[in-house]
Amino acid sequence: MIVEFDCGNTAVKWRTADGAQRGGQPWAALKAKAGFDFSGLGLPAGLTRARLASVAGEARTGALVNYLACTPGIPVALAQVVPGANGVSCGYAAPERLGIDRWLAVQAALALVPDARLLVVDVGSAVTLDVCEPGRHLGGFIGPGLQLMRTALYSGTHAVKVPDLPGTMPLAPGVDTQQAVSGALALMLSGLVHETARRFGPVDYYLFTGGAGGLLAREFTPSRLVPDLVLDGLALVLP
Ligand SMILES: Nc1ncnc2c1ncn2[C@@H]1O[C@H](COP(=O)(O)OP(=O)(O)O)[C@@H](O)[C@H]1O
Ligand SMILES: CC(C)(COP(=O)(O)O)[C@@H](O)C(=O)NCCC(=O)O
Ligand SMILES: [K+]
Repeated sequence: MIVEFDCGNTAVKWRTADGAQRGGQPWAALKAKAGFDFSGLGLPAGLTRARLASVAGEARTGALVNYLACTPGIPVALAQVVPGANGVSCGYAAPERLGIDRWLAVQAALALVPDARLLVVDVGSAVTLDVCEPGRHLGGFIGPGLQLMRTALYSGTHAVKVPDLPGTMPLAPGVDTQQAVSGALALMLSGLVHETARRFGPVDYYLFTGGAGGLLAREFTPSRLVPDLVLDGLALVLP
């Protein structure tokens, strides 16, 4: 049984390749005193190998790879950006600098919605937008995600310290600080997607993924929310 991992800056997400079992934990929840405790991931028995994509940095990625190599004792294949793979060119001048999560989401998106100009939006720790068309990734944008924007206000102001992230788009101007911040964060993300499409479209189809992808998906048509888009790309680059 193959296990697939998407390691972001906030959380580790995993599933078995057949999609039957899945889980995830924030890195913060896996950090024990002496290092990482990956037993908290709740991986099933009977794993034979792993496919892994990580933008979480060498220390965290290396710790997970070591754990997999030692505890279930399985080989781990690490996904990398390979321009031209599956007939898809990479927009970056230095493709190895493009986040592997973005590359995998683009691969999966192009396979899911062929023959269209796509805008792939991943709303995680950061929000990333990637413009692509059949056979071609053109490039994109990176901004702070909801939690990063909230904490920027929290740490940079005296009186704008709110606990919650937006769950929906605002229906009216905010009438307290929490509503005012939540509404703005949602509008900033939505505005970024709209403005990217306006300037760099036309966009035939929007694909959303990431922890807060659901916030935006309903705002754009035609669109689809695909929570596993990064994991879906793994099998395409690491068969
Ligand atoms: N229930 C939620 N409501 C709003 N935003 C959320 C929620 N859960 C997660 N998020 C956002 O999604 C981010 C985590 O999403 P994820 O795609 O797992 O990130 P990463 O891939 O960077 O680890 C959080 O930082 C937060 O901004
Ligand atoms: C932009 C990202 C931090 C997004 O990661 P995430 O929000 O999923 O944790 C990641 O794709 C990354 O580290 N990219 C490398 C820089 C780049 O893509 O240009
Ligand atoms: K992201």
